[in-house]
Amino acid sequence: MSAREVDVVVVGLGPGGESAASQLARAGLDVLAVDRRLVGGECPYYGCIPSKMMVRASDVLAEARRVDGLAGTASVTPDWSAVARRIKDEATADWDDTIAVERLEKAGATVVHGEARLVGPRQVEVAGETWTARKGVVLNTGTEPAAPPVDGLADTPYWTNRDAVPAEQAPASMIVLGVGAIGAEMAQAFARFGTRVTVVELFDRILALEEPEAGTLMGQVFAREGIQVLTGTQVERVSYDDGTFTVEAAGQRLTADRLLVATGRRTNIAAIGLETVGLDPEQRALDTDGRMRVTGAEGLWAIGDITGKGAFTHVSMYQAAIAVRDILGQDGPEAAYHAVPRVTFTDPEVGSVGLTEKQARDAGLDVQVGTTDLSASTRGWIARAEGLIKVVADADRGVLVGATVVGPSGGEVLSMLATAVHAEVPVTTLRSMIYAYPTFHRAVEEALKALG
Ligand SMILES: Cc1cc2nc3c(=O)[nH]c(=O)nc-3n(C[C@H](O)[C@H](O)[C@H](O)COP(=O)(O)OP(=O)(O)OC[C@H]3O[C@@H](n4cnc5c(N)ncnc54)[C@H](O)[C@@H]3O)c2cc1C
Ligand SMILES: NC(=O)c1ccc[n+]([C@@H]2O[C@H](COP(=O)([O-])OP(=O)(O)OC[C@H]3O[C@@H](n4cnc5c(N)ncnc54)[C@H](O)[C@@H]3O)[C@@H](O)[C@H]2O)c1
Repeated sequence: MSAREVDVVVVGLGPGGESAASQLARAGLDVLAVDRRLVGGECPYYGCIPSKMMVRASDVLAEARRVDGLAGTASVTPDWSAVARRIKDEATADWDDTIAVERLEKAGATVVHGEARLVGPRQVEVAGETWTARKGVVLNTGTEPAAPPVDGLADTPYWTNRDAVPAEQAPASMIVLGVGAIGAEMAQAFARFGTRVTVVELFDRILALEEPEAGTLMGQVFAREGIQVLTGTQVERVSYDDGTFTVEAAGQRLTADRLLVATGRRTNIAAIGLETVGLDPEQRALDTDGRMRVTGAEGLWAIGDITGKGAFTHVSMYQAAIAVRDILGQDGPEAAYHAVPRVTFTDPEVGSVGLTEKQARDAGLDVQVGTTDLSASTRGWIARAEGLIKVVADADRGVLVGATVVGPSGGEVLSMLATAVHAEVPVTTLRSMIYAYPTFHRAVEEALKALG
């Protein structure tokens, strides 16, 4: 075993790790960048990008089906092979990371494919070699799909996002277990391509992390689109026989050709050698300070899903920029998470930022909320759109601490509310703005008027 030295080792090349390795190498540092799978991580190959290609295609179908009654008639024949082809050719290059590797090498980094492990402070072992990192190690090892401990489930060929994304056909029927962001986006996309979908959620509504109004509305939308929605439902047993899954839940026996498990993720930190740098390998997420340094270890930064600050690509990239600045000795604002935006790309989209009403109340704030029905706005009525805007204010400080937009392009409408929460714009200032007529975002003014 030989020993080699670089300035920085980046372990795991999700969106944040890839970006950090590239920025550090371009700044002239000697960087070793390691991934055991594909450079770029979950987002481009099995996550954000291919799933949004599914969503985009299914939205086009839904829009075509809206021609009737608004613009004449249209007949639509869904064909999943167009989606599968786009994902294979355009999104993932057939799950090949050659271009990403070359991009990183061109930036000046050394790229190694292999399982990396910490073997001591500033020391990483990969592919039989030990590397010493003069400045330190950046961890960005991300997450894997997590399956619940349901009787029989592990013995079945259930799908996770990693199987659904490369699917060449839309199955005739599918049960989706867990309706967070992954379950909701995929359930609606497949259903719009003709798959008979049943969703089973443990919590008493879908999109449980969002405002109750958002989950309730999306449950109604799903039901209207023909998706069977079972909430507050505990799955007792799963079996698979002759191409059919059987899910036993709350006295019912559900059957389908496919079972998609979308019940959350687990972090990849148990086996990366945390104990060799004095950290507990059993922890679920790594505690980091405002500069992304891991608490309790020298020369160690963590970014992305493993920090537990929001499992989103934009959080991973945001943290990467902060870690890079710190490693390069540059000044800049520390990490702050009071205005993390998140968008579930269902139709209507569910965009939110900051605290929900419950989180704000639990935090002991003097809470005011304002809600408005988007379909009652001029643009909503014209578009025959449904949705809502809800704002959550801290009355003591006179600022918004959270907001939710459900509606067409809800994630885009959210942007002004994300600015308001991030910059703590006084509610009085937001109320004195001019909102263009007739836009969806004009409904923000109504939600602000309703604050009380
Ligand atoms: C279906 C789906 C849809 C999503 N849609 C969105 C979306 O629309 N918007 C959004 O913001 N987020 C979305 N996400 C979440 C997003 O994909 C992640 O938050 C994002 O990938 C950031 O993750 P990360 O940077 O922590 O690392 P990851 O992307 O998880 O990558 C971690 C990398 O580390 C590597 N690795 C792990 N252990 C080791 C080791 N020991 N040695 C070497 N390499 C290792 C892995 O191979 C992997 O490549 C989605 C996720 C899924 C599953
Ligand atoms: N648009 C986006 O930004 C986007 C899209 C997809 C995923 N993601 C990220 O990926 C992460 C993982 O997504 P996810 O949807 O897998 O997780 P999630 O944590 O968002 O949702 C999991 C859901 O499964 C439910 N559940 C758990 N155990 C269950 C059981 N035994 N039976 C039925 N339901 C059960 C939970 O109550 C929860 O509603 C998210 O945290 C999100 O940040 C983001």
